[in-house]
Amino acid sequence: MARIDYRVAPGGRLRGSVEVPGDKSVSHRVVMLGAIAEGTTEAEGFLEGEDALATVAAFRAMGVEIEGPREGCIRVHGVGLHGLRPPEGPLDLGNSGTSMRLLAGLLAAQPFDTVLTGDASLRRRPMRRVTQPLQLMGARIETTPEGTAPLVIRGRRRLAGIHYPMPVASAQVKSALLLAGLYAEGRTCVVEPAPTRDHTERMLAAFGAPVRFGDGTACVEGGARLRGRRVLVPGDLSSAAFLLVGATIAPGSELELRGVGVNPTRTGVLHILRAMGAEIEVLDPREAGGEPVADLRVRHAPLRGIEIPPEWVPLAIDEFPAVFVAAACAEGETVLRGAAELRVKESDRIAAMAEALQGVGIEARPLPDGIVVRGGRIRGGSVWSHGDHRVAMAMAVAALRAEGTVLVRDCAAVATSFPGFAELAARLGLGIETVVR
Ligand SMILES: O=C(O)C1=C[C@@H](OP(=O)(O)O)[C@@H](O)[C@H](O)C1
Ligand SMILES: C=C(OP(=O)(O)O)C(=O)O
Repeated sequence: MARIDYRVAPGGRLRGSVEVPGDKSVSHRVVMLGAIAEGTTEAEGFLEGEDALATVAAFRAMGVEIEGPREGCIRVHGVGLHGLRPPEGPLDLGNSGTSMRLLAGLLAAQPFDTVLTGDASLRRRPMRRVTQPLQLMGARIETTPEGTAPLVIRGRRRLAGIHYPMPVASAQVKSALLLAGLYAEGRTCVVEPAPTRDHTERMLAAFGAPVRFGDGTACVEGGARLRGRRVLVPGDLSSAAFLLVGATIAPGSELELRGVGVNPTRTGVLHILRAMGAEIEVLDPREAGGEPVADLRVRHAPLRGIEIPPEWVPLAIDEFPAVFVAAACAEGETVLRGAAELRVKESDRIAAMAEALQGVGIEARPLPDGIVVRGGRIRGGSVWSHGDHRVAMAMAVAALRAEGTVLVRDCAAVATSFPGFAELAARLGLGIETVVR
């Protein structure tokens, strides 16, 4: 992979009206459910980022015909619950935790073995959270002694439904078990310690599966058939978050982001930013493909530090790098606790963001399960993203309030979730330049 840095000039403002790329979580699920459905699934607004493309490649390797994606359109020719074919080699899922964890569930009951692997970051991430409950259902999955990938999934197993109270609030674990549950005898129920994104449940229902959810427990019956359909993928609120924060912190900014997903299991970032003083309007709320969507209007506003309520943490889990930048521009201290999950994402996002913020002159004190950020002057400087797309984009928008140039090193992974980020942000007014090393 080419090494890419961002060199971002200090100051500026964000103005304009744009769409952000398609939702990554929904895009993965379009391919997965489309592949095991009967008939064709057609989606618009599909994310052409590396993570979703890794899922596409995995299903192609298992014999599924997939046309596109081209300009956001993708057509998946479903093979039915039992139509996947053994891949010829390991499935390489790159940087994508969602691909690996959901596929572990989906592949646990296939009549063939599979090996799931990924890049160095993905091979460091904990996988027992899915392999252990899947084993309770009857699956056989081997991890490394550390509980990491490569995963060796032994097929030809009969699975039985379980009732599983999840120890961590994870949509990936929940989704893996529901997908395995499609193949299991009886009912599979997953109890959430706190609400997490419910895209799998919504899409299963739209595809005709007998699923029940919405009261803290998600259940699916085994053996149901899925029917392919048309899906409109909303814009990704997790990508929009960088622009929302950028416009909020930079005086003179005013942005409209059209067609962004505002599923209530994802909108923690809106609650947090508004509680800090941000001016974000949710306009023309509507539904697209079973998901709530709206246009977001945001303008510059002064921010104050807050204690982030713990119940908002799973609803904003991917947005914290951006939220920490907002905190760096706020009056006073912002305190986050109850977010130890951030330590096991593409990077340790608590350590990586604390280091990056300190690198530009901000006081940021990591806690075992969170961080304390004191708002202050952003000096500028050279920081390392740790190869994490969200750390890279967060630090790029921080330059809007910096006194000197911000160099963000190692930004190639931005292509996993937000292809074209630098070009779009530049068009809106960020002084960002991509440097290929
Ligand atoms: O289900 C999903 O699509 C996702 C769930 C979240 O992970 P966890 O389930 O590990 O919280 C999130 O961080 C990830 O980006 C996408
Ligand atoms: C955590 C993320 O993704 P994944 O778990 O799919 O790698 C993310 O996109 O922030």
